[in-house]
Amino acid sequence: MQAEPKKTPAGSLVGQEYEVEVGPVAHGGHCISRTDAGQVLFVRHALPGERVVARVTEGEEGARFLRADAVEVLEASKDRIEAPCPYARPGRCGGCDWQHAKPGAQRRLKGEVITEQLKRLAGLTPEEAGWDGTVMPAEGDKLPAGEVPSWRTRVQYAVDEDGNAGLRRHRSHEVEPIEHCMIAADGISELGIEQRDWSGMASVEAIAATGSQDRMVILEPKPGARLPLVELDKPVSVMRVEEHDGGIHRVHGRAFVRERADGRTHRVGSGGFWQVHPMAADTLVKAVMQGLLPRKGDMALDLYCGVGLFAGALADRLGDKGAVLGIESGKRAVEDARHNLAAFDRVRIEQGKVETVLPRTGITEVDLIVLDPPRAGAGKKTVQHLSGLGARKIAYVACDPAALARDLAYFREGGYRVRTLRAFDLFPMTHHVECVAILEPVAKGT
Ligand SMILES: C[S@@+](CC[C@H](N)C(=O)[O-])C[C@H]1O[C@@H](n2cnc3c(N)ncnc32)[C@H](O)[C@@H]1O
Repeated sequence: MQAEPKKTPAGSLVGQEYEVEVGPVAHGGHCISRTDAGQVLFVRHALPGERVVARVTEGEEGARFLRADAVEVLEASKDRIEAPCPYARPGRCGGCDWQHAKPGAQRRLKGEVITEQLKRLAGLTPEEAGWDGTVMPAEGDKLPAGEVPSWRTRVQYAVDEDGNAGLRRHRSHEVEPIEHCMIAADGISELGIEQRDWSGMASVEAIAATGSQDRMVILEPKPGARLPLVELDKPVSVMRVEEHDGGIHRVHGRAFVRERADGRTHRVGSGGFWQVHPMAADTLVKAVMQGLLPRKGDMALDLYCGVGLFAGALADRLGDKGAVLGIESGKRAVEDARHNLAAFDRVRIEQGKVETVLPRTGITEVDLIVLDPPRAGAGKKTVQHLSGLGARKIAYVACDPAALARDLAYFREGGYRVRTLRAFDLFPMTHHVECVAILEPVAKGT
């Protein structure tokens, strides 16, 4: 079927519909398909093996890639369910990618993406990466199809012209007003953000800490707008994003939330990184420590350390003679890390970028390294530097399997091989997935 295109700019194919076979999943929450003319279609709201009507949402004649939504399913996959969330539909909320897939199928799709990235960018099979190919659900998330885990402890709402809080549409600045986000944690839903009038605000971020009752909202007023009187259904701290410097300043209550993980409490100031799934921090600490097997007296690095999650976990296990150096670029996060780890004499936190601070420390030898970089990964230069420090084991925590696979290839050039890889579904319903790779030096002569 090749319907008439809607009125759009010349050459645009937006609105054009194609009846297509849906091919494999790709990185980014869509599946791959092709038009008869050979153009590649990235189709959202589809599943591999289906036959669908795909309507183009982005792209023009002659482009190699087009983006599209499956607007009609002609032959459904056995993995398909009716998306439980009414906003997870073509053209609506862009937050969840896989609401229409059974939970087990979502994890399989994520596993296929990891497999593909490992093969393409690192030349590794799952066996060579020491991975059993599974993506594990977080504790408590194994729910029947149709039930949605409420896991998001941080939600960034956009605000529409009428003051309604909502979420952004896929690859758009447009706001989809919502009455309730199904994946939001109960601590967020209880605030009733979606039921309030947020006129004058550009965005409202809500945070519900894990292991404490701390709640925070961060308001970003539109230029010249005044802050509303914030009366929510539960006590919250209120922060404001300043128009002139983008800094986040306290309006009311504490300027941080307290997050519990690995038996310790972590102060996390506004703007500082903390894992979003309530089980994520504990799950990752456990996977990293099981992989590294720290010994008393080890010298360890925690790179991209945030507020000190892994540095604290390492310090706890290395004893009086061990030492940890954490490096983090965020100023506020460094203050929090120093506060959180004040009880450990032999932990030092340096502020700055890993790529500049680490070479300046003059460190030439360590026993263990944890690195947990942002989505872009660590990159060649940093990996080369780390490969020269003689670490017995390296734990690489990654939220982007493509950046991870690329960096694993650099590590191989530096003499390290992946010993084990584990994958966790810490972002159910979305395409995101978290991996922990444990690397060891390649034994001489192999
Ligand atoms: C994925 S978070 C990990 C934080 C911490 N490991 C945790 O689990 O809570 C990545 C952190 O790296 C920091 N960051 C980003 N780029 C950096 C760089 N080039 N050097 C040092 N830190 C960086 C961010 O501010 C953020 O805190």
